[in-house]
Amino acid sequence: MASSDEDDEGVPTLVDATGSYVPPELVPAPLSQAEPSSSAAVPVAADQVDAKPVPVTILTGYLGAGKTTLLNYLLTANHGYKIAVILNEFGEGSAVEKSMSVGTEGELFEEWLELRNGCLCCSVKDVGVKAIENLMEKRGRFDYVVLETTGLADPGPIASMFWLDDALCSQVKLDGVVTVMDAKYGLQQLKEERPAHVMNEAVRQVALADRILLNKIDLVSEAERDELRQAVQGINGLAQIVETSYAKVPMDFVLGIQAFDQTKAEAVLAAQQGHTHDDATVRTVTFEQAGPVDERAVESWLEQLLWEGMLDGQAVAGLEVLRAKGVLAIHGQDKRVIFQAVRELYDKTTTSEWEPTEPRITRMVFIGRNLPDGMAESFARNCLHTTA
Ligand SMILES: Nc1nc2c(ncn2[C@@H]2O[C@H](COP(=O)(O)OP(=O)(O)OP(=O)(O)O)[C@@H](O)[C@H]2O)c(=O)[nH]1
Repeated sequence: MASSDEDDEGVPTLVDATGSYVPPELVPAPLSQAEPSSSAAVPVAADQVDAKPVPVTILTGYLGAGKTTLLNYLLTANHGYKIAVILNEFGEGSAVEKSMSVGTEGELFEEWLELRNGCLCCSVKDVGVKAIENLMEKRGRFDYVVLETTGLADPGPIASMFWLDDALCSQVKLDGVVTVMDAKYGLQQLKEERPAHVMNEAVRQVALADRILLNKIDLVSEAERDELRQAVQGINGLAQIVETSYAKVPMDFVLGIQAFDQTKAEAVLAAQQGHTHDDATVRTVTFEQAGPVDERAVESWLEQLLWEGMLDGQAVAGLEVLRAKGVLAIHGQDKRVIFQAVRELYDKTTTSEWEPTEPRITRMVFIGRNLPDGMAESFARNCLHTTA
């Protein structure tokens, strides 16, 4: 979870629908910020003292979109980073699999391959936080971990899991969700019909992404490319998009993106255009509200929406929020409060101060299925601070 250098800033509060609330006082200070111990009795390993959590990128994408191509590129490009790529199962005949020698390294890692540049590729059954921490205990720390969610149509639960653990001061933290799309078949995949109440996997992967690669751009015309780009932006108005051939992408587009860093979220939100797409079941809804809002009212409005699928006390059929971000201008608070949500889990963090003359504006972005009309009006009715 994001935390800043100032003492009173960046204290994370985590809540989820099951009531698993992590009070700030129970969130231990990161190792790098811990008070030096007055007693020299307990020696601390040098690499533990400054250990910042290792960023974990969740990589997703439809079958054949180019995930393995991207992984091979990341593992072998001349970048000087130590990257661990973790596959939770091997796709049959994948390039990584073909290039992989079988090793015996503990029970969790059925197969692994250490590359000459220090990068590592391995397969685990359990892709949880503990598995990655165990891997680092055995093989040393990494600069980045990339987790390929092969076979998992829905990257949401795994993203939530890493995000939650982040608040508990784990050795790893969620960096962002990267989705690779096939530029040739992407549009078709987004439009594939599913039975009622089943979300199309390709749409879900786009909705949850922080960064999207429109890969195989060499195979499509400009018109096809533009059509796909528009469809993708219609679903997710927050993600940054890049067009690639053979997944050749600048490293910093996919690694170390800090999508869950609240101060970065602020910049992304500031760049948002207010727009609503009405033509898709999964869409992005963005709105702004001038004037301070009441914190408790916002929480209860959000909880109704995220946890109960309700707006103004009314159930909304099929409502599912996949991702949300916002900057809140809270009444009585001199600093911006940033909130983020991945499905029903949400987090609020106090960040930078509002300038004295700056208008206090709340900005909200929701990506989800069956988001109702009237969210902005409902938010204003329920959350705006009134003196009465
Ligand atoms: N023309 C073209 N082919 C590509 C590009 N990127 C990948 N491919 C090819 O597309 C095929 C699928 O790529 P992979 O990287 O294996 O895709 P994947 O997403 O890992 O596939 P699964 O493991 O089946 O989910 C391979 O034959 C790649 O060589 C590209 O930009 N252009």
